[in-house]
This record gives sequence, C-alpha cells and structure tokens, in this order.
Amino acid sequence: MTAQKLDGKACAAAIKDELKARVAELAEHGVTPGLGTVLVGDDPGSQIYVNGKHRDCAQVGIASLRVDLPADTTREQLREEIQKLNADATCTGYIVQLPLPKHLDEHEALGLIDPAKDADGLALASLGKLVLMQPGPLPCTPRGIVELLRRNGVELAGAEVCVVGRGTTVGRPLGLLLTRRSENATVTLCHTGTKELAAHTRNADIVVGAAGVPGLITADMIKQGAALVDVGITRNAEGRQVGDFADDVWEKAGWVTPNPGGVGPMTRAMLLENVVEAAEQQFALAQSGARYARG
Ligand SMILES: Nc1nc2c(c(=O)[nH]1)N[C@@H](CN(C=O)c1ccc(C(=O)N[C@@H](CCC(=O)O)C(=O)O)cc1)CN2
Repeated sequence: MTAQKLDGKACAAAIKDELKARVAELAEHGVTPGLGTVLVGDDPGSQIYVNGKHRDCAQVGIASLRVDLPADTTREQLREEIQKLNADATCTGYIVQLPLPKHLDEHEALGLIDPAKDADGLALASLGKLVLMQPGPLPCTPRGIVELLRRNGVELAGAEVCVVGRGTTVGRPLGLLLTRRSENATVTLCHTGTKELAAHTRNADIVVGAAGVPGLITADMIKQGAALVDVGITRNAEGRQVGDFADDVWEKAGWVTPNPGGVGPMTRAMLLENVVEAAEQQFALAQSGARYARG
C-alpha cells in the first residue's frame, strides 16, 4: 500500500482562490487588506519565507508592506518599528519573522504587537485566547494542519493524535487547537524528555512530526493506515528540505504530507486567511460604529 498524498500545495491554491473572492468583496467597500512583515537579519531561510509571503499577497490582492532590518538592530529600534506598524492604518495585520537574532527577545517582540493586528496568532494575547478558547487569530501552521486534514476527510473527532515537538509556533498551540470541542481529538504531546516515543506514535491515528529531527519517525514507529503530518523544515548538506519522517513511512501510512509541498504552503495560506479575516472584522466593526453614531 502506498499512502495518499495530503497535498498542501493544491489545498493552499484552492484557499487562495477563495480568499481572492473575499478580497474582491472587501474592495467593493473600499477596503484593501494589508500585511506587514518585519525581518531582522539575513537568515537565508527567513528571507525565502518572507519573499514568499509577499508573493502570496500579490496573488490574492492583499497590499504588502516590508520592513527589513540589519542583524545588529537593537531592542529599542525593533520596538520602534513594531510601534510604527501598530499605528499604520494601511497595515491590517503583520508578523515578526522568527527566529530573531539571538540578542533580541522573541517574547518581548511578540508582546509588543497590537493584538488586533497579530496576523500570525503568536502574540501573547492571541495564545492566551487560544488557551481560554476565545475567538482570536490562530497560529498559521497549526491552523493549516487542521485545515489540510479536514479538507482531505481525515477524521479528527475522537482521533488519537501524537504531536512530536513542544515548540511555541507549532506543537503546543496545535495541541490546544486539536482539543477544542470543534476538533475533539485526544492529543499526546511528546518531546525530548519522552521516554518511549515509539509507544506513543504507534498508538496514534494521526502523527505530527514537529521536532526538526530529520527521519526521526520511521515506518516501524507508526500504526498501519495512520495520517502523518510532517512539519520538519531541516536543510540537509545539499540544501534540500528534509522532514521528521523517514521515506519508508509511505508504504505503511494511510495519508502523508509531502515535504516540501505539504505543511509549508498551508502555513502561508493561513497567514493570508488571518489577514483577510482581520480586515473583514475591522470593516464590520467600523460599519457597526457608523450605524451607532447615526442612531
Ligand atoms: N513569524 C513566523 N515565523 C516563522 C513561522 C511562522 O509561521 N511565523 N514559521 C516558520 C517559517 N515559515 C513561515 O514563516 C515557513 C516555512 C516554510 C514554508 C514553505 O512554504 N516551505 C515550502 C518550501 C519552501 C522552499 O522552497 O524552501 C514547503 O514546505 O513546501 C512557509 C513558511 C518559522 N518562522
């Protein structure tokens, strides 16, 4: 048996078409959503991802605003740039590209983002809302994973999901997302301190590899027919992107995300969705304010 492909590229293309229609509708009311990006330093991977985000914006009609800062940017300079975006009315939402250079504090930077403009769902207030199950922007990779599974008919309700990796951008928020009533999955969150990783992955209907360890999860560690979601984006010696699953899993799994072409494109599509959603909400709020003022 060869697994079915959970094609993130195709799914993201369909989502982008849907978003194009929503952006066109906003345009009829004179509203253009705008995404800002803040990139500090010259990490080649981050530059590729930020370039991709601006290309995506152009494809769906979202305006984009790019702030590129040198690697030696100080804490105060970064704070100033973030505050400028908070005040910029043309910017519906923005992101601070991660990782930041080591001398800058990511939590501090994310904490400065106006929660109403948090396009990544990674600001402290947004993560707090996720814990409290209140509406708010959702982190793009976890949201993209749920959307990819849903659109491919992979059942989440009642599923045993093993998430390998406890990072703040993927593992932890994904656990929170999957255990909401609307998803209703049971989640085991594994990490470097987990004693018997294979015992947990073997028990799971869905395994998410978000550890950043190439080939960590092999065919003997999964259940026959399981759905596998590969979040790993490690570069090998030849510069090729490699994931957390070994190639032999394709013969045993039911569904597998290709890598590249799986989770990455979904992350980008969900960023656009967060920006369009924020623009729609800001427009609805302005409309109800105007109605209230008219009496
Ligand atoms: N502020 C953020 N920083 C980071 C995030 C994030 O969601 N917000 N996630 C990652 C990087 N990332 C987005 O920023 C990201 C990584 C990979 C891809 C992607 O589409 N990858 C392609 C391959 C691209 C290539 O040719 O190299 C794929 O997997 O098919 C998109 C976004 C860390 N930082």
